[in-house]
Amino acid sequence: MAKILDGKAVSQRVKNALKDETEKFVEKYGIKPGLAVVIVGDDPASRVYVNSKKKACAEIGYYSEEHALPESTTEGELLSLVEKLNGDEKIHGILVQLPLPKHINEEKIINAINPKKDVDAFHPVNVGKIMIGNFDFLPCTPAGVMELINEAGIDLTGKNCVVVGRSNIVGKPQAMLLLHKNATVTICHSKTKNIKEITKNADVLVAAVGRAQMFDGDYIKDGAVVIDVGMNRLENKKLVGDVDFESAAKKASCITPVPGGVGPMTIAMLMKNTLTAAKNAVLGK
Ligand SMILES: NC(=O)C1=CN([C@@H]2O[C@H](COP(=O)(O)OP(=O)(O)OC[C@H]3O[C@@H](n4cnc5c(N)ncnc54)[C@H](OP(=O)(O)O)[C@@H]3O)[C@@H](O)[C@H]2O)C=CC1
Ligand SMILES: Nc1nc(=O)c2c([nH]1)NC[C@@H]1CN(c3ccc(C(=O)N[C@@H](CCC(=O)O)C(=O)O)cc3)C=[N+]21
Repeated sequence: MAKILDGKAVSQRVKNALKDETEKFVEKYGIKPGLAVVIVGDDPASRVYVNSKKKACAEIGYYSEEHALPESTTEGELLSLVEKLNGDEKIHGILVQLPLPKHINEEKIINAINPKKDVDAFHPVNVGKIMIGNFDFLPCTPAGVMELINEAGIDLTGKNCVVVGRSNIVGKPQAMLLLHKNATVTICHSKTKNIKEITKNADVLVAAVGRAQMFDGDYIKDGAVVIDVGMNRLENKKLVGDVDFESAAKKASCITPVPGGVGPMTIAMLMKNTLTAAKNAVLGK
């Protein structure tokens, strides 16, 4: 049976360490790291994430603000809020929850966030820095995955890593971070032919597709490390990943559960980025 990579436990350790660091920061500079979370509309799933971000801020000792705007908010109104937060000294990190309503251009909003406050690392300046390998922030979900792999003591050098999914927020940056660790990386997507043949050769599989339980044991190589980024709500309200945990766990050496795997790590990495942003701000970086 596979070893379970416990994202809840690892994220708690990360948050505990951040709490200690934050106490020192507050003592030295007399200010708290501050995070603003902006949410437009009332998608219940988004609400859950926003609430857990708020809770994590309180736990670690950050200042946090929530801006919950109605679905009818215009692009101009959202841009004005982002501008206001860019200029607000109490705020070191800005997170605009995605997806945004269809009438708002996401790219425009992301581009408006001051890159120094872009704790999601979605701004083109930060995306470019990640590509080069010299960055302030790592995108939270891929960084959380790397932290879990690292905690498990897995060396990625020369390993065949397969990422399924190529979104700007998960798949693409994930592939880049694996590459930085000297893995041989394959990216699959909806136009990829014979996905199973590719994933069956993966020493490390990262599933980030958004298809409930797509990857069963047949997709997994014996002894593989299986990382499940997917978050899918079934009709019975149960939350499942992109991996069919029961059957994949029979083949894998290590596997992340959903819930309790990558999700909590995403929040922990957001918290880490917020402290980094606050430190850079006080140092005038
Ligand atoms: N744990 C966490 O913290 C987070 C979890 N998530 C979850 O991760 C999943 C992916 O999120 P995100 O990247 O934003 O999703 P997107 O919908 O933006 O991207 C999905 C990707 O999967 C590919 N894809 C879709 N169907 C298939 C298929 N049948 N075979 C192969 N590839 C396929 C798409 O290909 P193409 O490009 O060709 O369309 C696309 O690249 C979702 O379940 C989401 O809820 C997301 C963010 C954070
Ligand atoms: N600007 C922006 N940044 C994001 O990072 C971002 C976003 N928009 N939009 C939505 C996705 C999704 N996401 C998750 C974060 C935590 C959990 C998480 O903590 N999940 C818990 C379960 C939560 C539940 O029960 O629903 C777990 O896996 O254990 C999940 C998903 C961040 N995202």
